[in-house]
Amino acid sequence: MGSGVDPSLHAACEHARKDDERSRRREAPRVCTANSLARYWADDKPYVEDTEVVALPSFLSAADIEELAMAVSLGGKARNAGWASLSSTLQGVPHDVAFSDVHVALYLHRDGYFQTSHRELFCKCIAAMREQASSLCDPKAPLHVRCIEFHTYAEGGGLIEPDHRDNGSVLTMSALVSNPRDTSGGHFVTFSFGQPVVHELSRGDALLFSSERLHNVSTVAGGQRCALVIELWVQPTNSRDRFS
Ligand SMILES: O=C(O)CCC(=O)C(=O)O
Ligand SMILES: [Fe+2]
Repeated sequence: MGSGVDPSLHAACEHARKDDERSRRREAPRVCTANSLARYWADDKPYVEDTEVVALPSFLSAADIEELAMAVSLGGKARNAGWASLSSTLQGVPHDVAFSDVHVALYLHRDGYFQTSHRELFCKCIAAMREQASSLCDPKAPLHVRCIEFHTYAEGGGLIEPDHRDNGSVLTMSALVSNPRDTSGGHFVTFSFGQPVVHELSRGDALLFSSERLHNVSTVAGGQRCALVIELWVQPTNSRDRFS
């Protein structure tokens, strides 16, 4: 594991290193289909871990971030997954799903809310994803919204499981909404040749990547981390969660 990587990512880093070795020896599948969620070999596609992670610095403006906060508080008003042991710091955060006591997400695409009520910001996000992704997928491929999620991680939260990929999606964008000065830990991590790459993001910065690339979020050690996450896929637009 490279220096400076949170120890909570030890297992994920070990997995990434071994997976990279096996993949380069062609002993492990290198590509996922976008349709069946199955992973398979494909000689005509680049190895997904060698594809670019596109940085979009200052992608969200201060006004965009204010608008997002409104979308969460008004659009997600009173939504709560009913997770009994949810951390008290997340009790007032609108959410549809709790991944743990300290990590929740709100589906902003539910019933097309974000697409209709925040159309300009939605179009800005999708246009950037399509325009900046020419190295990641066919620019003309018809892609639809799989999910538009607002994630909140409280202290102790993270996305540390080994082999985390957004299987089934084509493009993922993660934009940092919280101010990293108010958060300790909670770094977005990808892997290059099996080694962790810690992305030092400022508020409003976004990353765009092939959804099937390995990625993690190191454990938040203090404060909260908030991020807007958008996934596009070839299947029809979802209007409920990640799967429907
Ligand atoms: O919080 C993030 O930036 C990424 C979240 C993520 O990768 C996921 O929910 O699949
Ligand atoms: Fe993910």
